[in-house]
Amino acid sequence: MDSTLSRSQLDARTPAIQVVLVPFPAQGHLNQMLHLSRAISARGLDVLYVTTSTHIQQARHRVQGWNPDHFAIRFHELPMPSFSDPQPDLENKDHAFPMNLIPLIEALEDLREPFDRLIQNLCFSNLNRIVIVHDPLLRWVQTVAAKYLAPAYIFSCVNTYYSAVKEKGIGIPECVVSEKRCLPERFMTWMSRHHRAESLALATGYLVNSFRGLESQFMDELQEIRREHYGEKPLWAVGPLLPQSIWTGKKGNSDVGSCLRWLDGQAPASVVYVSFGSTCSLSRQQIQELARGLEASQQPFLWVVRVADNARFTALDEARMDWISELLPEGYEDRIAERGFLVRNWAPQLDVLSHESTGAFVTHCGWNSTLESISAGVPMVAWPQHSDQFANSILVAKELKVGVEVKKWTNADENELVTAEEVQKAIRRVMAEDEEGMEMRRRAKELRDAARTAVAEGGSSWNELEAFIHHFTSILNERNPTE
Ligand SMILES: O=c1ccn([C@@H]2O[C@H](COP(=O)(O)OP(=O)(O)O[C@H]3O[C@H](CO)[C@@H](O)[C@H](O)[C@H]3O)[C@@H](O)[C@H]2O)c(=O)[nH]1
Repeated sequence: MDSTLSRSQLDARTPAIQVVLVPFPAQGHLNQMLHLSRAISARGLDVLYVTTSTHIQQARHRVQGWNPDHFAIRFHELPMPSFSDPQPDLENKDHAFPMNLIPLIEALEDLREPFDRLIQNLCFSNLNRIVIVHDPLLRWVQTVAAKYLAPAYIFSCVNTYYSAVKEKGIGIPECVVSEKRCLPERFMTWMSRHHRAESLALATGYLVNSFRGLESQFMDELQEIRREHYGEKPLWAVGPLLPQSIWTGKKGNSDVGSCLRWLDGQAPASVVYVSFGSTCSLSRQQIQELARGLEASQQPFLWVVRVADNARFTALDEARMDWISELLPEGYEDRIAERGFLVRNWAPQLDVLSHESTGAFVTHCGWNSTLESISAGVPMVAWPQHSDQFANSILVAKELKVGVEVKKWTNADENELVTAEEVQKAIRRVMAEDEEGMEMRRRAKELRDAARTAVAEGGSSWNELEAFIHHFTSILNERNPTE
């Protein structure tokens, strides 16, 4: 078949292609894969988002800025594997890493059989015109894809800076002492059993939720490293995968909660937003230091005080909400009532970041939060907890210069607290009207504009998504659809 024909010409002559997306079942990954589903489905392709019913519900429930029902995205439920579901360790004694999610992670291979049956059926109904996009942590998806000769692409939910540093095998600069904290041994053992390298080798190509204007140099480096190890494969940067509301500031589909109304009453760029994503629970002592630091900063603040998700998303019951209140210093809520706003469950983060009153973000530097803050043009106080977050904080503060680190981790003990004074100092720096503060804000706006341009029609990420679609369309069209 002539692969130089346009996509619409080819599609008119052949059965529809089914794009199957398989996320890793944790918020920071479910979310990105759902945004990718939207981007692909907006190009007129049939999309099937596949994970357990609990995780589908949660991803749909938490999505901000658009409605999955308005897109041609179908959802396929896999049976929930059986595993113990401990609550997060609220005292966070040994690791910031969400150890409570490990039983789910270890049970994920049980999804392989039902997934295999699904792909077998789809191959039959779509005449093998199936393409699979999956999280690199789900190695078994590659095995199933290989069995049915489906092109399978890895979609990485972390940035290329972190991947390049990791795959070069040199550890994370300046955070090497914290490696233990980044990824605990039990998780590393699981990773090595699941042959991440083999997965990269088998993949048809790689997608990353980032954009050239942000980390082009690291994308080239990563491609070079992978070329050496796994041969020539394309890498497309298709991000930031976010709804338009992040740039327009128009409210997404989150109900206009009271925290947004509170933000409406604050001065432009005056509020410090504080959130540690979905997988971190700070210790009691750490919460108290943070509370004092925010109070001492004299800045208005909006703080999401919550416990981390557990695997089935049942951690936020009333008892735990009360527990949070007990954590705060005596009389705290009365003292800060004029200036501070506490959210106890889940904030509409995209709306908060794109609100004109938000001036800075104290963040754990999960890749979603980092990319969302960059896209909204909000400078950061980088306060990493585990995994890629230490690398991301270096990217933010040293490479991109759109934030400051809350403290130096190089010589810090693994469980060392960030003091109230360190919190206060970092906030002062990022909000300051001095040369450093103004330069950070200028860079943040510059990157926000670059992000917006990248995803607009004709921008680098727009074009790379087109190139990705063309890649698998050509592979499938070159095959005899009846073979
Ligand atoms: O009150 C809240 C809290 C979080 N979020 C959203 O939840 C997501 C959180 O994602 P992220 O910032 O990446 O943090 P984690 O949930 O901790 O993400 C995990 O997954 C990421 C992607 O692999 C990694 O970069 C992180 O290190 C890992 O902890 C973001 O989209 C936020 O907008 C809200 O909307 N409201």
